[in-house]
Amino acid sequence: MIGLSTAAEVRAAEDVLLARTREGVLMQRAATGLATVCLRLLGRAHGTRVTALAGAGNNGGDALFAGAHLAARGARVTAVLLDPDRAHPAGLAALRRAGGRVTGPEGPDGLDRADLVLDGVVGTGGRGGLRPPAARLAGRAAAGPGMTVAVDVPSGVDADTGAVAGEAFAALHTVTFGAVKPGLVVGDGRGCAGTVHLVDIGLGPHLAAPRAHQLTDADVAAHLQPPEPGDDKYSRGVVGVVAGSAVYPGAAVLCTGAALRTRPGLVRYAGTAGDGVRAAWPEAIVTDGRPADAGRVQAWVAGPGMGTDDDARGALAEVLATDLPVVVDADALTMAAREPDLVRGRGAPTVLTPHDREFERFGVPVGTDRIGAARRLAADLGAVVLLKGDATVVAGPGGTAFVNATGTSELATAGTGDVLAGILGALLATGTPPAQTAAAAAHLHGRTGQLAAARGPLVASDLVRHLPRAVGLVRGSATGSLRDSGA
Ligand SMILES: NC(=O)C1=CN([C@@H]2O[C@H](COP(=O)(O)OP(=O)(O)OC[C@H]3O[C@@H](n4cnc5c(N)ncnc54)[C@H](O)[C@@H]3O)[C@@H](O)[C@H]2O)[C@@H](O)CC1
Ligand SMILES: [K+]
Repeated sequence: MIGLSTAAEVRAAEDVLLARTREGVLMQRAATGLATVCLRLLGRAHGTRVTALAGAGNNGGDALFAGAHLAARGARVTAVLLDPDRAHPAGLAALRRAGGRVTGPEGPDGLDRADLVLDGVVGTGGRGGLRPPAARLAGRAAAGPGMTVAVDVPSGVDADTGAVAGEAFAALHTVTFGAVKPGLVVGDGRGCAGTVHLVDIGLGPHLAAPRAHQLTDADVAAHLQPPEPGDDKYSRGVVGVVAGSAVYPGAAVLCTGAALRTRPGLVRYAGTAGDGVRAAWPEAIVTDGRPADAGRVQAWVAGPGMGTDDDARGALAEVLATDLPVVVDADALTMAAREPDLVRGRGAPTVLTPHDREFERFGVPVGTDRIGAARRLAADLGAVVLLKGDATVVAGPGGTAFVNATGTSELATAGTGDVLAGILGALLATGTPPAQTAAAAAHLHGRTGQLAAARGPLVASDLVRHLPRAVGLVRGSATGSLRDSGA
């Protein structure tokens, strides 16, 4: 698991360490790590042109010291000081000693010929979007030929939420210190950060236990264990699906198929799309009656394509009245938003899976702090909230959160949510903790999307077909044949 630490958590750990180390040691660790990553990305230093944008705080200090390292190895470094009178004195002196050139915000910045642009305008001390001179330089950097590398956080991005209020630096890479900040992997910040590289500056033992995480393949593999010799179809977790309708059987077919393909134990289907499900998945046990007629299950998935009429409402109320985990998706979210007490009173885990518009039906728009929004709704309803998006966020009612690191924009197509609901039901039926289980489902769904998209545009049923291979790849997470998107 990759811990995500807020700016305040990082600062608190830094304060402890600063008191125990010689002055400047931490910044040297950060700047050396930054220069090392830059050298690796550039392939060589000698003869390259580097522009370092340096603000007045410690973030600018990091950029100046890293610029000095690169200059000492033969790079032609120009430091652009946003606020020349307040530039980090030791960093500036080091850069000058190493032969770097220095200019002001309006000076010859070299951005139109740079091989590398370092963004050290502002880091965790930043507030709001970039101010005019920095915004103009960030725009020139984005339009220029240089590889853009953000120092700690892309300037203009809120390190905790990923919110961008105005202009921000668009980085191809971000070299971050001590811990990955949530704003690098969620919201608009994710798009500004590019590939995230973590540099260890020794904060680990002093960091508070993070309340937000990213799962890795290895973490998710624990949710996808193969059956053991003593297992039978019941012991692997029986999933119940309440989805689809006679007119729209597709959602039921996708959801049932995804559950079967994730963990092929037993899937029971109850609803009015039984004929379609029977035709597509002879492995499923189908009833045309109520959920109670389906037989025993260990978790329910309710919602995809089921409609919102009285019968649908009755079926939803029936599964929510059980003491089993329930996934509330799609039409079930619409009904739960009308009657949140159906969810609030539950003792067993409930996982809600809204996208932004469905989320808004619960009364508050998502806004720019996606982790915060998911946490608030989760606490209000006493449920797990899986907020779908470019980087899906999962929050538990106690505040624990996960940000998904897998996926592809090819997943933005009809029916992929029905597949996620089926995956989630299959994983929840094993009784693992619901928030992490929901995060594992999002991770697997994203991996499956990446696998399917490798062949070109995908449709939701491609995901169902690719699920067994994705499960296999995540289980044997040493294969490394899938690329991470995000950190
Ligand atoms: N505290 C430490 O020991 C360490 C700090 N490190 C670096 O220090 C950074 C934090 O440094 P600081 O607390 O000095 O703060 P920053 O350097 O992040 O920002 C402070 C400066 O940015 C300006 N600023 C704020 N918002 C702005 C905006 N929207 N547009 C333009 N300028 C803006 C402020 O006026 C101030 O001059 C980290 O991100 C990291 O890069 C690292 O060197 C590791 C060690
Ligand atoms: K920065």
